[in-house]
Amino acid sequence: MKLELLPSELTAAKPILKQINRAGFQAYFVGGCVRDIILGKPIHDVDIASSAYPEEIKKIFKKTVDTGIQHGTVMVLDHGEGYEITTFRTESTYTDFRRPDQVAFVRSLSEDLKRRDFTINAFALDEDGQVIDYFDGLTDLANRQIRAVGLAKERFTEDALRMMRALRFAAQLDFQIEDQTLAALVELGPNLAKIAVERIRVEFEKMLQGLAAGSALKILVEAGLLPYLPGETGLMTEADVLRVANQLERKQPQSEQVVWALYLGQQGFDGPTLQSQLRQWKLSKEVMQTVLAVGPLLANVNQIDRWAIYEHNAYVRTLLETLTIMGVDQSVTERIQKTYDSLPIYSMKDLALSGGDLIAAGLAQPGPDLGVVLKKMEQAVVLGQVDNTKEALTTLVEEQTYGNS
Ligand SMILES: Nc1ccn([C@@H]2O[C@H](COP(=O)(O)OP(=O)(O)OP(=O)(O)O)[C@@H](O)[C@H]2O)c(=O)n1
Repeated sequence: MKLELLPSELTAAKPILKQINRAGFQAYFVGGCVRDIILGKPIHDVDIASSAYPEEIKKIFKKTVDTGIQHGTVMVLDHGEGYEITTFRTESTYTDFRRPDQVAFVRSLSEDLKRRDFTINAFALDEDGQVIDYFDGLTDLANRQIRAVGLAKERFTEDALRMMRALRFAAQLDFQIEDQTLAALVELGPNLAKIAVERIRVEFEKMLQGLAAGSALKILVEAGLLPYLPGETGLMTEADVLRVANQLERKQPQSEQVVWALYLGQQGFDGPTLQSQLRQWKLSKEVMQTVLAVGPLLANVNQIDRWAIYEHNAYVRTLLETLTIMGVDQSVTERIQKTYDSLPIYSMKDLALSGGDLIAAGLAQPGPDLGVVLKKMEQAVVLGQVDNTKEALTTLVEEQTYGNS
């Protein structure tokens, strides 16, 4: 297969390949970028592989940076862009199920491609746009399937994370997982427990955000992988996960907040349990805060009253999107949206009478009492018991002070 039209990122990088070729070495675009170009998808990063050793690359180009020289990667700087060039290599000995123990540089492209995870990730593209496809990746793309290069068991034993990658690509591309590859995944699933949580999370999250997230999640459950995911074993039941899978089936990709709210937030865990689950997945502070805020509401839709909407108004978008995917009645989401739109204030700072005003008017003293007065004003305004004006709030506080004395 020859690609006539290359995206601008690759056209810009072609002179790099040419220069390496002119110096007497081979150089190709490899990895995800070739897969994505063939699929007509936007590419994230340009990976180049070469028969030249790192020292040889450094002799060819004026400006280079040793970004990962022990793994054979050198960055070449060209017209303000950085291009990572990695020497062809084999990663024969793996000890910890994730990191290649030894990297052996080789001069042969096929040696480099055959150590890669899936056929659709094992293409090379030369400077003329010719696709090199030693493992029938094009047929697998046409058949919409994820198939390991060579023996799936070997690929997954070398690197257990590849099992999560298989599910992630299946979800993103809406592909099936080929039978032998799936069988290896079922057999070697327990090795996932040895993989760093962060790496699993990255793949799992991309999977949940994929177009076919629902189907991939079902495969994960059917393959028996659930016990080997981060989080406390047994807390998330297969039924919980399958519910999420059904909700996500055939939905457009969602934000990371929404997928985690769906996955962990709606399960009805109490606060500390939810927090512990989120921590075990090592989620970002932002995602944790969002899921902790919306989770209890998702788990009990009847709790979502005017005050709850006010208190969580920073998260209302995620709340509404998640409820929609959960399939709650449209009248519920409409009511939340209407209530949110009609809120007179969105934080205490929006009150027409500030703490400073209260002190200046002699209506409160600095200290804890001031907080109590402000809270009362906030509640009265949010619940529509008083207008958010200086006059109305002054009257309210005066009445309360008078009533209390
Ligand atoms: N565990 C892994 C990770 C990566 N690779 C190889 O390294 C390439 C680059 O990996 P990476 O950048 O992680 O993923 P991409 O396939 O590029 O996909 P994406 O950019 O969508 O993450 C892959 O295509 C694959 O050939 C592999 O064989 N095994």
